[in-house]
Amino acid sequence: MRAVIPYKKENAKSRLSSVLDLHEREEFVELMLKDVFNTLRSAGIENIDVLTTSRASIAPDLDVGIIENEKGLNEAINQYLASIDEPVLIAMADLPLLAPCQVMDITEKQTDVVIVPGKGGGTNIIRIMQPSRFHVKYYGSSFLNHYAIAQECGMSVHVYDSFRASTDIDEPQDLVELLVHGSGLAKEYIKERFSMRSGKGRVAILSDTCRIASE
Ligand SMILES: Nc1nc2c(ncn2[C@@H]2O[C@H](COP(=O)(O)OP(=O)(O)OP(=O)(O)O)[C@@H](O)[C@H]2O)c(=O)[nH]1
Ligand SMILES: C[C@H](OP(=O)(O)O)C(=O)O
Repeated sequence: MRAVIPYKKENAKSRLSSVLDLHEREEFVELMLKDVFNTLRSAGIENIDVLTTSRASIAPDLDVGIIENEKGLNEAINQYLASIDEPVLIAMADLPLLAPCQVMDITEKQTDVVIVPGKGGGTNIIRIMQPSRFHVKYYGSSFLNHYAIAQECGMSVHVYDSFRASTDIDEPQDLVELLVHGSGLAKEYIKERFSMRSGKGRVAILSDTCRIASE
């Protein structure tokens, strides 16, 4: 089993630009990448590749294989899958709540494909036994795309149900989940910049400049 983390640092997480500036967003995604790497390694995955738009965006001390591909997310991953002849786990770089026990659970499933849904119809993780027979179609309702692609390929599918694995950090409100449930580098970064405002409804994040991030 190997793992691949797609990663684009340049102007990352534009949907957080109302609460983090460009430099902060690029620092933040680097820390989320390290959290995801640490989780995969702690789950026993030795071979971890980062599929990135720019080699220079990867810290030299991160013990990963770096695969540079300037193409878009889908094309880059599909080229990668076509070149792999062993089971692979595709994990997005924005999953700082993911824990090793979930990764181990996912890798132990006996189906041809395991899909971990992301928020809003997305896909956070896919484990594929025969990657060269599969292709990805991210964006939009990619969970439905990936479920349908597996079925078209005649592959059995397990949909993995987990709060931690399904919480990707895309929008300001997602930072609340990181503050409440996180424990790694990305959580510390956000904790230094935001506090939580609790009331009757959902908790909101409050930035140090007093912008209410969910408004
Ligand atoms: N290799 C590669 N990875 C990408 C690319 N675009 C996004 N990613 C990665 O794919 C995963 C999911 O991306 P998104 O959630 O859309 O993240 P994003 O593009 O930084 O966020 P937004 O700008 O808010 O859409 C993250 O791990 C990103 O780092 C790309 O063009 N190439
Ligand atoms: C890449 C995309 O990520 P999202 O924008 O949903 O986080 C998806 O999961 O299809």
